[in-house]
Amino acid sequence: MSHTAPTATTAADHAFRSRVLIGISLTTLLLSGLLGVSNVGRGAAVIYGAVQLGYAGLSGYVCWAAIKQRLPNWVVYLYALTLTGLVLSGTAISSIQAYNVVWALTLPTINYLLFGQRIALPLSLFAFATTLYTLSLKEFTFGTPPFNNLMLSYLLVWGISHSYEANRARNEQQLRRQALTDPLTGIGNRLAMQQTFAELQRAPASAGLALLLIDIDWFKQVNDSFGHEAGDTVLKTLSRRLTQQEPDSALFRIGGEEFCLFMYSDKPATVAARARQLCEVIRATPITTHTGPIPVTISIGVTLSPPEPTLSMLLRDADTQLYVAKGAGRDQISMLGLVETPNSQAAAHQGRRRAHRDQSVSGSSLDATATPARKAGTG
Ligand SMILES: Nc1nc2c(ncn2[C@@H]2O[C@H](COP(=O)(O)OP(=O)(O)OP(=O)(O)O)[C@@H](O)[C@H]2O)c(=O)[nH]1
Repeated sequence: MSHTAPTATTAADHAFRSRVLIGISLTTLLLSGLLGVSNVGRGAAVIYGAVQLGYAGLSGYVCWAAIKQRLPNWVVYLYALTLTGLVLSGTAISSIQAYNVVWALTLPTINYLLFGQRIALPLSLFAFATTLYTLSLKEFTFGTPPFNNLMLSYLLVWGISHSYEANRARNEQQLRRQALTDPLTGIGNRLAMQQTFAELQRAPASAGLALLLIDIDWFKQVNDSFGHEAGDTVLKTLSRRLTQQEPDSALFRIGGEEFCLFMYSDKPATVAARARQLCEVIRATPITTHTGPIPVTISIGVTLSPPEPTLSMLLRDADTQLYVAKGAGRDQISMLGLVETPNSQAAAHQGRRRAHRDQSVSGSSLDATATPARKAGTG
């Protein structure tokens, strides 16, 4: 598991490019194959025809490997660069009247579809410059109408491809953000949590993960007593405070008043201490709303990730612990499998006493028991 929460953009973008690649490679397989057979069959440009047949073979491999999702990145670059080479060499070896150079017009579009702006821009510039150079060798002089028309149409196709891809990428980012964000609090939603977890599992560097299920206590009463708008303010402020308190963790709102926090640690005592701290931070300051300050507490169910976790397994375990914390009186954490050391108990005890003089610590073990941070019935 990695320490930072990754975004899901990379995987989605990769899937999009893969689908595009399958379509393009299938097309170049057919066209290159047809042209190769024709050139070899007519005996007109046998070597070039053989190269085209070779490119049809490469296209077939790329298509197959993309479908099987076993395509190394370098093969995609090889495929695009070979196409550029094929187009340019076709222009170089044939008579200018054959107009092989018009194939160069396809290159910017293919580059942008396959690679996006960052890579397609230099590739298209390279194709543009080398096409100009190849034409100059054939005395296709600058300023003549055919030269101007060709170059201007290349620039037009390039400009359109760039603009289209830039807007497509922006749109995709915006839609992705909307799909993954909880509109009320601005933090990630359940889908974002699922995608983050999937990315974490794919990440090679691994560290421990603790999953905290955080639920506001007696939230229905907040709504009933202070109104839905005040309830919304509580949700927003609470998510902001949790994020501020745990800036390196990933927080998601996964239900009405339920949040999930990915804490990147596998040390039970650390996780428990930080979870308790969250309870204390939320309890310490009532949330300001238009109806006045509202005291709020939270209950937290904590689970530490086993070696091969699934998200549903972690959520189920954390939910069981949350249930324990709620049942034990709320405003506390519950975590399976943690036996607290005398030191951590003492520290926790002192912390609670500072915040609430009337508090007492119960339980020498967190083994399926809750550690109250405050007496029941608060909020
Ligand atoms: N204001 C507001 N309320 C919401 C939103 N989503 C869910 N709720 C409310 O959250 C409340 C959840 O109440 P319950 O599930 O009964 O839980 P609770 O009152 O917090 O009780 P415990 O969890 O047992 O402590 C319901 O009243 C929902 O209407 C929201 O987006 N805004």
